[in-house]
Amino acid sequence: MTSPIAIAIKRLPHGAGLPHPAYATDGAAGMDVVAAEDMTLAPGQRAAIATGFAVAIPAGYEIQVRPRSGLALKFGITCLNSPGTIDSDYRGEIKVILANLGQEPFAVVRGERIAQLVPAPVQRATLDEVESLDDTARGHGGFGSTGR
Ligand SMILES: O=c1ccn([C@H]2C[C@H](O)[C@@H](COP(=O)(O)OP(=O)(O)OP(=O)(O)O)O2)c(=O)[nH]1
Repeated sequence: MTSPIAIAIKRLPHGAGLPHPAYATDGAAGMDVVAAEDMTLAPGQRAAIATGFAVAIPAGYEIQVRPRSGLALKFGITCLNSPGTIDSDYRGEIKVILANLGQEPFAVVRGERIAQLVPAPVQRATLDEVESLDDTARGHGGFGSTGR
């Protein structure tokens, strides 16, 4: 495991008193993040859930917002845009876009863990336009071309 990067965090007024995102175990890849508001999601409903904080990620890094597997399996709750991308130049409140893919209403409760945040290095690219691309065995095959 590489040494942790330092990310500045600013608590917003409606997030006062809530715990910062934190690793649940020594080996956890993601910091669990808690909701800063109550909201009930009907089946099929989606919403951007407040977290009550903002961050300044060092240049060259992002934070990925990922679902929690327990909520996904037990209740059908996922991050609709998974993995959500937090850009290093974003200074607004982090929000978690939850969707209820389950059959029952799901109550998001302030202070409960709703997702996890995974910091990651960013690899940028340049696009260099060419007349033709190099040949490969796959060619244009895709979308199930190798079988089910
Ligand atoms: O799950 C998410 C995804 C994004 N964001 C914030 C941080 C991110 O830096 C910003 C923009 O996200 P993204 O680039 O995914 O959104 P967009 O639809 O392309 O909007 P924009 O035009 O604002 O970039 O929104 C969140 O708080 N939670």
